Amino acid sequence: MPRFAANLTLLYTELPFLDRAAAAARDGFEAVECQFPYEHPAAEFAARLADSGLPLVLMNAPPGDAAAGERGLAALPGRQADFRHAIDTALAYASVVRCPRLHVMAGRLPAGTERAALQPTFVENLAWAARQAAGTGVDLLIEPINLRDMPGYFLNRQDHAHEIVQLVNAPNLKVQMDLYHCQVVEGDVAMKLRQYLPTGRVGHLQVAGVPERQEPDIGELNAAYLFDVIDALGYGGWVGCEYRPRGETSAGLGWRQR
Ligand SMILES: O=C(O)[C@H](O)C(=O)CO
Ligand SMILES: [Mg+2]
Repeated sequence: MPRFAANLTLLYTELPFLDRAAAAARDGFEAVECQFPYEHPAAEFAARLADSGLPLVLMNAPPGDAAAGERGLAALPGRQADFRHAIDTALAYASVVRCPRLHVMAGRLPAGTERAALQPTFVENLAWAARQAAGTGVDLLIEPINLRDMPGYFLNRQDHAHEIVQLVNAPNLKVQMDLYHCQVVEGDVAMKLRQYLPTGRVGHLQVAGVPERQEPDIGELNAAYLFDVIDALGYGGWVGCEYRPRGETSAGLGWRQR
C-alpha cells in the first residue's frame, strides 16, 4: 500500500485549517500536504504540525492574485519580479514548516497568447527558482492540471511536464503527477505510471476519484489496481489525497481498507 498524505486544503474542511493535521493523525495518516497555507503564520502552522506528529510533505508557492483568477506566475511573461517574490516567500515559509516540496504553478494563458510563446519564460523562471532552492533541501514540482477545473491553465499533459523538466535539467525540479488530472486529460493512467515513475522525475503523486474529484474509489478509476501498480514500481514517495469528500472526511476513508 502506498504512503498517503492528507491534503489539508480539501480534506477535513469541517474543521478550522489549523486543527486538520491533528484530525489526519487520528485517522491514521502518516503525513499531510496543503495548497496555500500563507494566511496562517508559519510558526503557528509549524507548532500545530509538531503537535500532530505529522510532517508536511508538500505545499504550493503563492499563486499570484488568486482573487483575480491567477493560478501561478511561472509561465507568465512580464511577471518575473512577482514570480521571484513568490518563490522567496514560499522558500522562507517552507523552511519554518520544514516542507521539502513546493508545487510551483505555471499560470493561465493570457488572452490572445499562443501557448508556445510562454514556454521560454516558464523554463527560465523554473531554472532561476531551482537555483534559489538548491541547497535548501526543497524540491520544486510542476503539475499538469486539467482545463475543465482550471480553464486556460498552461500545463496540462504529463509529456509536456517531463519535457520541461528535461529542458531545465535541475536535479531539484520534478513532476507532480496527479492521477485525477491525468485521467481527465489523457487517460491510460497505469501505463503513464509505468512510463514515468522509473525515470525518477516524478516527485509526488496525488489521487482522487474521476470525474467528481471525490474519494479515490468513487468513479471511473480503479484505485486499488493503481495502488498495486505504484507499489510494484517501487515508488517510495507520497500519494497526496487531494479530493473533496462526499460527506464527512473520516466517514469516507473506507477506501484505504478496500
Ligand atoms: O488542483 C490541483 O490538483 C493542485 O494540486 C493544486 O495545487 C491546485 O492549486
Ligand atoms: Mg493536484
